[in-house]
Amino acid sequence: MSDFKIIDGKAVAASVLDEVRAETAELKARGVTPGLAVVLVGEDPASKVYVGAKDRTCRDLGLYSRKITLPTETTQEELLAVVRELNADPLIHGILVQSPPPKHINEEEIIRAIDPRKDVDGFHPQNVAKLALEDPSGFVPCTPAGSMRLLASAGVQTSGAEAVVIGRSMIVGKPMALLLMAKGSDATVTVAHSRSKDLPAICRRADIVIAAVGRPEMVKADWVKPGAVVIDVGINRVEDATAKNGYRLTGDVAYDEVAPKCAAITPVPGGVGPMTIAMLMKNTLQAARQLTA
Ligand SMILES: NC(=O)C1=CN([C@@H]2O[C@H](COP(=O)(O)OP(=O)(O)OC[C@H]3O[C@@H](n4cnc5c(N)ncnc54)[C@H](OP(=O)(O)O)[C@@H]3O)[C@@H](O)[C@H]2O)C=CC1
Ligand SMILES: Nc1nc(=O)c2c([nH]1)NC[C@@H]1CN(c3ccc(C(=O)N[C@@H](CCC(=O)O)C(=O)O)cc3)C=[N+]21
Repeated sequence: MSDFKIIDGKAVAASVLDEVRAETAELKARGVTPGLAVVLVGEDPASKVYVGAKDRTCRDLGLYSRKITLPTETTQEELLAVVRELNADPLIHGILVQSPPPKHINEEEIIRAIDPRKDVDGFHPQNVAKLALEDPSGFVPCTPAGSMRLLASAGVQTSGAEAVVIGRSMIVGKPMALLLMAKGSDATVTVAHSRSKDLPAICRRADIVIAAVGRPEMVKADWVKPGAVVIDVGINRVEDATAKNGYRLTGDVAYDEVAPKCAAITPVPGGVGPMTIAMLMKNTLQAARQLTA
């Protein structure tokens, strides 16, 4: 089997952004410009790339964007004060504090301080609860939401499918599992993690594999059932002296050997990454709509 389909995340993200553009125009006609604030604490180079991309995409679509860059030594109290200001700011409908913050910051407390109605990451406990309860008024975390959209775009049947999610983080793995098992998606979901026994065997059962681990090229060809669909969430920077920045991006899946066995697979880059940003824009519009209804 080597007639696999490459799921083009850039193209699907572009069509999501077309929807956002149209919805933004409608909101603006009602006098509402959706506004997103992205807060970055510290100097992490990868975070700078993502935050820059979010800011650019907002501007491109006609959203109001405020990028707030704070020094590494910013205190917990100072960051809380910034969040509270954004909570109270009527121009801002969505707030995102880039993860991970510097080590001295208590991220959980910061997330809880964000007004849940503006929590476009979907990390606040109130939104986590709404996801578990399948209450659509909550915000669904962008990466899993984007991954579901990629499955739909590729015509993948989730109902009754065996799905294996590798990773149980609050950002990706756990919400991904909730989305796949939700009514309407109806997959049978297994969640694997670092304590799972015989991961290759667990993985081989899967009709749908979601890899969200953070280990470059961990998922090998003999882990994957022929004809499975593979969503590679991993974004890993690996050293590569021949690459222009001295590194290249790779996923959690050994793409070259796995792809020929698959029915469909997402590449890295150009797969889930662009969808994360597109779904963030969607969530910002949802916030603007709900706050101004
Ligand atoms: N495309 C995008 O937009 C995004 C991509 N990412 C990428 O996705 C990946 C995962 O991110 P994130 O969920 O935040 O990472 P975390 O480090 O928070 O979670 C990783 C998960 O993988 C599990 N794990 C680690 N090692 C193994 C192993 N050897 N076998 C099985 N499971 C293992 C961990 O298990 P345990 O719980 O036991 O520790 C944990 O549940 C990263 O590469 C990240 O860069 C993340 C966010 C967005
Ligand atoms: N509060 C918070 N919310 C997040 O949503 C969040 C976060 N913190 N911290 C980090 C992760 C990671 N993340 C990505 C976004 C876009 C790409 C993306 O666009 N990737 C491109 C490549 C970009 C590049 O060249 O580096 C691609 O895969 O094609 C990747 C990863 C959002 N995250």
